[in-house]
Amino acid sequence: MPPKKQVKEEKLLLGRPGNNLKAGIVGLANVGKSTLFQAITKCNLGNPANFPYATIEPEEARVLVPDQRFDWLCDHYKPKSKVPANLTVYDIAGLTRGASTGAGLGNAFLSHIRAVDAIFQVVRCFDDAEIIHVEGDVDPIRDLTIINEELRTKDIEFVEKALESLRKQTARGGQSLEMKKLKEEQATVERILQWLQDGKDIRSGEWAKKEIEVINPLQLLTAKSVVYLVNLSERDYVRQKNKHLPKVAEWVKTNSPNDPIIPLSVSLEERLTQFETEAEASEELKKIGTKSALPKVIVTMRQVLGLNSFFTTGEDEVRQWTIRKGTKAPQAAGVIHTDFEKTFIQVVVYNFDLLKEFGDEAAVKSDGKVMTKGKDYVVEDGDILLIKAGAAKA
Ligand SMILES: Nc1ncnc2c1ncn2[C@@H]1O[C@H](COP(=O)(O)OP(=O)(O)OP(=O)(O)O)[C@@H](O)[C@H]1O
Repeated sequence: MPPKKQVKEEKLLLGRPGNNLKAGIVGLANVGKSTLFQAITKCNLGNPANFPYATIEPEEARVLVPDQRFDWLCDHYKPKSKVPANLTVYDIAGLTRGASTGAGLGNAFLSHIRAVDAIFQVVRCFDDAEIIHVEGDVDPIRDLTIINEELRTKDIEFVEKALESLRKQTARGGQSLEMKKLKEEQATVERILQWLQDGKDIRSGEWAKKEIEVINPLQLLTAKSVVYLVNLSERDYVRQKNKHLPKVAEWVKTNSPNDPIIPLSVSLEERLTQFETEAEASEELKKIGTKSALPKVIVTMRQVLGLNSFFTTGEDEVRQWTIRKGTKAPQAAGVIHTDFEKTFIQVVVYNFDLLKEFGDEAAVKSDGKVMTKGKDYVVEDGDILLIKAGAAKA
């Protein structure tokens, strides 16, 4: 039976709850993951080695999120301190065919993926005879299929184990409420297993709230959002043309239609970090007639993770905060300070768009657009908040 249509107003998201979400860079060995990680984090700790498995332990970095609204606010308030939003990115070791059965770094690799909330999947589309391809030649569709199958195989194994344990429990029989719940859970897990065995990823299904409640604790690999990063040579990136690119786009459309694809050139991004100043890098981009793909890479990841921003502003500090879509005011306040969630009284709020339109806060206020809201207020992307909270209990 196919999964039920999700109810429109359903707010439950696939994945872990919370606001501190992480993205991991995943792909076969030698496709450009470490170089991308270094370019993203702009920390050039030596050249990445040109051999598979240069990355043994996952590396973590906090990446600044580019946002024109934040820049505007900083220009407007000229604060002493500017704190932009960030995204945590992990560099994960290269996956090999057979990882799900323990080949290469096998299970260690897969457990690193389990620990992240979303995946940047790097697909090699650059031809360079000097750089060894673990599978022998450049064939992105084969690579995409390998990774997909490894992740799905691991999910199947995991779901089968969960099902086995549920079957043992329901075999005891009985009519209790707890047993009824277990049986329902078992039926959902059976549907999940069938979905995976049909060759489909969990994130491509439309699941009802009750099903998502069963899916989320399983932390399945194919439930995680994916942004495909198609790694081109610098030349192909500049001309936005590559013989593999249409096939990759077609594959993604067929296999996971909602996942974004971003073409980029990891070697160009890496080269840009070598310039001493941002102005020099911009000059280079102008000369070759292109833009860096990295801002789009980060912003897209925030979108697929279902993250929103709110701001706190003033002459002392302008700060961009990160929350999950659908977060209510007290929980947003809790991101600023855990005590604020418990002692929340109300929030004074107006959206950045209004501030920009009216020019300053006083004008927004005199037009009656500044609202005072209570604990049921759902914070919108771009809201500027002033939290009113009571004193924390000692
Ligand atoms: N677009 C590109 N064009 C040409 N060379 C590239 C491109 N992207 C990456 N490379 C080169 O490919 C080599 C492998 O890259 P990198 O070490 O980042 O791969 P990796 O996926 O992290 O590998 P591993 O999983 O083994 O750690 C490096 O020499 C890098 O400079």
